[in-house]
Amino acid sequence: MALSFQKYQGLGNDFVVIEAKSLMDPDRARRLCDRRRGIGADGVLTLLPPKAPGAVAFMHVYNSDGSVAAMCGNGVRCVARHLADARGLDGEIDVETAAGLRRCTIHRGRRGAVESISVAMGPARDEGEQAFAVGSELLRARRISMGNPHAVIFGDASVERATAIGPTIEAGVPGGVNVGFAATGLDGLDLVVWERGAGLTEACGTGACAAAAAAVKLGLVDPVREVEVRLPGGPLRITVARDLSSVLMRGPAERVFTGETEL
Ligand SMILES: N[C@H](CCC[C@H](N)C(=O)O)C(=O)O
Repeated sequence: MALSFQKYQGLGNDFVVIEAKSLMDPDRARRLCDRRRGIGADGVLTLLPPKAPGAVAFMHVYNSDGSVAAMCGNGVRCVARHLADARGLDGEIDVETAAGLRRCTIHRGRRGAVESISVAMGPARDEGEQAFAVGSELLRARRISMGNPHAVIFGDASVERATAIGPTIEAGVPGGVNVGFAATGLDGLDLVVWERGAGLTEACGTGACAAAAAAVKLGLVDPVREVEVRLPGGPLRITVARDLSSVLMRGPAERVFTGETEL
């Protein structure tokens, strides 16, 4: 049966967005995400009818390996953009997720074009320090939950290090974990994320929030002031409350194409 979809991306973290009444199986999600035999994406976002009052839709998240995530930061910006484009919504849009309701705000320029989207990402839950033995190294990570699990390691924010170490740490946590490699830089953070269920991505919204929250917790950046988190795909602007009780993320989300598939 033909499936209509929209392809969206936020800083190169890309998704197949589908509106449906029921969920596809993980095998189909994997096929859709295959970059040679399918559409190609880091994940599939299925918009289902919401349960929460005031929510416009429920966002279900499949990673490209078919695993399920409770939350996706770049994904929720893409969903808000899709809802604004497809249903003519504007201003504030509440998207329901398995991690709770996420209020999205559409920011338009003078000519009315969408310039960026802000998302109230809820609290960052500090889960303390966790040490990982990788080869001869003992790596200290800060465990932060944004509704999905993150391990943030400060030091070398390089693709090489994320690729070399990320898979071992992801596999070392029951249920998996997203692994952020962060470095404090001029007026912000540099970050590369090895994502649970997707591997190395161009950007990770919840990862940027987790890294900024860990940096505030560890006193590496000032709270309350907006922090630029620079990812390989581009920057996200993150604001973390002093007690981590609220995290605001702002960044772009663009539609790439619309299509139909028999996959
Ligand atoms: N891989 C993540 C889900 C996608 C998160 C990421 N794409 C974002 O923008 O937050 C997980 O399994 O928790």
